[in-house]
Amino acid sequence: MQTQTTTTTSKVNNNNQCYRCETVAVRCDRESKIAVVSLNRPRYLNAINAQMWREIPVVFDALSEDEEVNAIVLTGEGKHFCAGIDVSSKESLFETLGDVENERDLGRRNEYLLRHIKRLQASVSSVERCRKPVVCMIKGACVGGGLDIAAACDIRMCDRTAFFSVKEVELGIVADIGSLQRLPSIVGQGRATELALTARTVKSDEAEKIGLVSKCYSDAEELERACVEVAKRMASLSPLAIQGTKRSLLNSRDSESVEKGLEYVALKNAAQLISDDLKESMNARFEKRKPVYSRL
Ligand SMILES: CC/C=C\C=C\CC(=O)SCCNC(=O)CCNC(=O)[C@H](O)C(C)(C)COP(=O)(O)OP(=O)(O)OC[C@H]1O[C@@H](n2cnc3c(N)ncnc32)[C@H](O)[C@@H]1OP(=O)(O)O
Repeated sequence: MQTQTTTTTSKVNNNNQCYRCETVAVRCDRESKIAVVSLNRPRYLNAINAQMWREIPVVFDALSEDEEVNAIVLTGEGKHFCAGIDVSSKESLFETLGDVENERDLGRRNEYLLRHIKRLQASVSSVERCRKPVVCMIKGACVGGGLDIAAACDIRMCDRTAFFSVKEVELGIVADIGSLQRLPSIVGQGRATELALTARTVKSDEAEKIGLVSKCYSDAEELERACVEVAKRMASLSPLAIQGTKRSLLNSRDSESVEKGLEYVALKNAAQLISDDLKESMNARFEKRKPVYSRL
């Protein structure tokens, strides 16, 4: 079912498509008990628009409860995994960042933004919260919000075309939907700091070397084969043991610290997300020039 403001999935069963959404496609292999979830806006390199933010948690919450699915492969339709938030226009960007214009005073704007950021965080966290293990299959761009999503998966694998960037500082904002909280336990605090403060691009071979992905494959076919194989292997094991292992690993990672970190950055961005720096970075992007920021 598709609507503009709310999203539900309806379970269908044609061509192995098991849930129907506009921006996220889901195919299920009932025999091997795996689902392949694809971010599905290839025309925009799977950039995340408002509809996709809403549909991601609907799909992952549904798969979390689906007794016929034991493991999930998450990928992007086309050549790229995900080019981050939709920056195709200022309107789409502000739709994602939250339209505070209707709020009458600063307090209400900030409170609105806080709730809005938490909704976006919850969308990404639905991947991590899902009771089934998720393998992220990455080709091409995995930047900004795309890397946030990849970091919320349990296992990441890529092919040689993949590249990664914690891009948010280039947009003049603090990454606030999970990269800063999840990457340190994946690549280490030092590397996460360097990547987040520079927004530099990491190519696939380096991604493998620093542990951002478990393995880099030579092409898309090999990558797909490997991801499906890993998902099938996990799907064939005890669902109870797999679910318990996933939760225990996340619990031992930091128990509450991702939650606390997300709370902190949501408060921080509710106060400073809408800034001249963000406007300037967007203006510069559309005017094809370097941004000029005023002093702190
Ligand atoms: C509260 C805040 C919550 C979340 C915040 C998240 C922050 C971020 O996600 S920051 C990152 C934002 N994303 C970007 O800055 C990436 C922009 N894109 C690129 O840099 C490049 O497209 C590329 C990923 C390096 C790939 O380059 P290339 O292979 O040369 O493709 P293009 O010709 O550039 O793109 C093809 C087509 O896709 C459109 N597109 C690309 N990225 C986006 C995007 N993020 N949003 C919307 N549309 C995108 C691009 O404009 C092209 O469209 P045309 O109409 O054909 O021009």
